[in-house]
Amino acid sequence: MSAKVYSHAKHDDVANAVGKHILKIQDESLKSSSTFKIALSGGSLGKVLKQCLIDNSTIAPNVQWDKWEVYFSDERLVPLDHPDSNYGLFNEMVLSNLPASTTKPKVKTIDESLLTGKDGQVESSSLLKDQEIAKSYEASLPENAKFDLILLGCGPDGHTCSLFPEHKLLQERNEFISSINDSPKPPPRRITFTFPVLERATSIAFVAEGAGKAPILEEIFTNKSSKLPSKLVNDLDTGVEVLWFVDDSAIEGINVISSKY
Ligand SMILES: O=C(O)[C@H](O)[C@@H](O)[C@H](O)[C@H](O)COP(=O)(O)O
Repeated sequence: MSAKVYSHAKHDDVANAVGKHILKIQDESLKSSSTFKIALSGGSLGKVLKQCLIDNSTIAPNVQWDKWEVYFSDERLVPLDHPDSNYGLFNEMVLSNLPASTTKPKVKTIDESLLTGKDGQVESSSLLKDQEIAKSYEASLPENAKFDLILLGCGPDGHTCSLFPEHKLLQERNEFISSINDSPKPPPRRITFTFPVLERATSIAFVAEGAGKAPILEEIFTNKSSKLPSKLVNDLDTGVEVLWFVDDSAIEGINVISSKY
């Protein structure tokens, strides 16, 4: 299945399109299930989510928060209130801005208690500890690790989740959640979805904006033999729908067919 690209000139229109897609998948999922299972990434996605799910007066009232189960496609192994935490970002941008009367979604975070030693201090990197955190997160995943929607970012090196170019985790087939302690992007200790989770999803949507993304998007969309992690997601042939929500500057000069959402 080939990836579809939706491009808009303005950031507001990109955020609006992302919001419309989230609602579409939410509504479709809730026809056959009592919960909507969504996974989020960090980075600039936090701002987009605030804009579409909180500030957008057409979309916000239609979000069925009480039926959402929120996971993170990757998470940094830091306390949940640390500035590097992807949960922390979602909490700051979205959860803390929900009206008090709203039933909060179920949010699956890393087990923070596994991060700290007996003295309550965050322990320095320990492979076994990180694997334990990954195992515990894996145990909290939906049945068969099946997500309705996974929202991803694409780093300037083509990484997505915490799956980095040429890293051995790209080949991981036995774990749904793996730990990584040599992330080239700080912080080094993280956990991440692996390809088996991405393959099982109903829909995957990348959000990538700004001229800074153009060189890597050019490689992803025009170099058929590229093995960049984001390109490998585009190449998935398991029936998962892969969409890209971009602004015009991110695909300027690139030979890729795009439309408005
Ligand atoms: O935890 C992380 O490192 C992020 O989840 C990461 O995978 C992010 O999605 C990309 O780096 C794109 O980030 P931007 O959207 O900020 O460019």
